[in-house]
Amino acid sequence: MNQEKSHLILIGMMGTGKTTVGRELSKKLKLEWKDTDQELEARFGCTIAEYFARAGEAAFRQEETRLLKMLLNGSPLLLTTGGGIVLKEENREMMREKGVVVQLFAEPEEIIRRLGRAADERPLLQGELHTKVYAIMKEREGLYDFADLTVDTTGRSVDGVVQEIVSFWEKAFKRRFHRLS
Ligand SMILES: Nc1ncnc2c1ncn2[C@@H]1O[C@H](COP(=O)(O)OP(=O)(O)O)[C@@H](O)[C@H]1O
Ligand SMILES: O=C(O)C1=C[C@@H](OP(=O)(O)O)[C@@H](O)[C@H](O)C1
Ligand SMILES: [Mg+2]
Repeated sequence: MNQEKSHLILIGMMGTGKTTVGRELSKKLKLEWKDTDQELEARFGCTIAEYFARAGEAAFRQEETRLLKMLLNGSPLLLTTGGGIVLKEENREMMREKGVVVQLFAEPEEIIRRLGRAADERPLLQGELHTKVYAIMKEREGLYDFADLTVDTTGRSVDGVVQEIVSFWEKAFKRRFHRLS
């Protein structure tokens, strides 16, 4: 493994559990946790939904890329991202180069069930949730597939997903350690 790959990065469609898994994972790993949406909300001084309404998606994507670049050039992180971060080739390249990337996946019906209550917080899911989830998943087909590991979270507990990622990260770490020693 490349020495530069110092971050553990979670990507995946909205509702696959990146933020929730990240919070639990950070308790098990000796890595500082940051979530791009939480960082952006602190910078914007408002929620992601309010920022979309005020400045639009293009401005949000610009800020998201700027933040990603800054975070990946800093000290090692557990980084959970917003689902649309893979839309830009530039972002995908940066993540591939600078981190071990884990994709969380869930079947669309499970995402719809999970996001039923929280869809309001996601500006791209306004309107008919079912139609939007299927359309966005189709638009993004293949864009998450550069990940080093994909975890299907459908029907699984948060703890189970966390455990699988811990094992994978520890193995990746051991391989790197052996290569350096
Ligand atoms: N493995 C899981 N099983 C059931 N519900 C989950 C799981 N992971 C996350 N959730 C729930 O799904 C919703 C969305 O999770 P969240 O972490 O915000 O996803 P993301 O950051 O990928 O959009 C939350 O209500 C969360 O509690
Ligand atoms: O998929 C997307 O385009 C988005 C996902 C959201 O994050 P989560 O994936 O954490 O829900 C948030 O960044 C924004 O609403 C846009
Ligand atoms: Mg999130």
